Amino acid sequence: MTNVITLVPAEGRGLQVEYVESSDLPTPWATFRLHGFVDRTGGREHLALTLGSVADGEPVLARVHSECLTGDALFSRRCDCGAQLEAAMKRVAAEGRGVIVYLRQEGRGIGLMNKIRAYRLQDEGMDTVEANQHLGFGDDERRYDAVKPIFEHLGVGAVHLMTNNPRKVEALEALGIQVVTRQPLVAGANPHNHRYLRAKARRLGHWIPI
Ligand SMILES: Nc1nc2c(ncn2[C@@H]2O[C@H](COP(=O)(O)OP(=O)(O)OP(=O)(O)O)[C@@H](O)[C@H]2O)c(=O)[nH]1
Ligand SMILES: [Zn+2]
Repeated sequence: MTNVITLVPAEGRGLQVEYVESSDLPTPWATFRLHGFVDRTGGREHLALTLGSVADGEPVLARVHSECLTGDALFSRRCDCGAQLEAAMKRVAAEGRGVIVYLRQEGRGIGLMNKIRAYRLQDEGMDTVEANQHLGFGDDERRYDAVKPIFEHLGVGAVHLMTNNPRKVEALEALGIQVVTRQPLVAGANPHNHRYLRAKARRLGHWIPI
């Protein structure tokens, strides 16, 4: 029987995130706990991986990762996502304690098919921001609202956040999540993603030394 608990964030913006179930998830670096959530407002299925006692009131090493099927699962070298995910999981494993939220907002929120369209435009010379705009999207369509009820369910309050993205830090703080420190997460630079990383630094303000 599915154990469904509805989690409604304190701000109550109509967001309905349901906790579904947890299990073990052995990986090359540690055996995490895998937690499943469904955002009933958009139908998206989000995941969280935890290791150790994340509900003990102390700040938790955390990664809020946005889905990138091509980078996370298909080894794409167009971006740095897969390498960042692996680096984050290794750091949590080394620390013995932490949380990784895996948000299903592919392609900076525009979806997988539109990301392929954006890639095609980048093959023809546009940068990642121009491509999104050409397709009629904002440069970043992501939302982080689901993180708040997921963290509340897991007992996570304050975090040491692994990211290079200033907008992500701002968005989580606006939700009432205390970002105690920002931990740089620079991984996976290669000749194929040099232009992309430079565009992220210059056009989206990411703290990437490039
Ligand atoms: N639209 C679009 N999305 C992309 C592109 N390349 C990667 N993505 C998506 O961008 C998201 C990851 O965002 P990034 O900007 O790489 O990193 P971030 O999560 O904002 O920042 P970090 O926390 O530092 O990793 C994932 O959802 C990817 O699928 C692209 O060229 N176009
Ligand atoms: Zn990616």
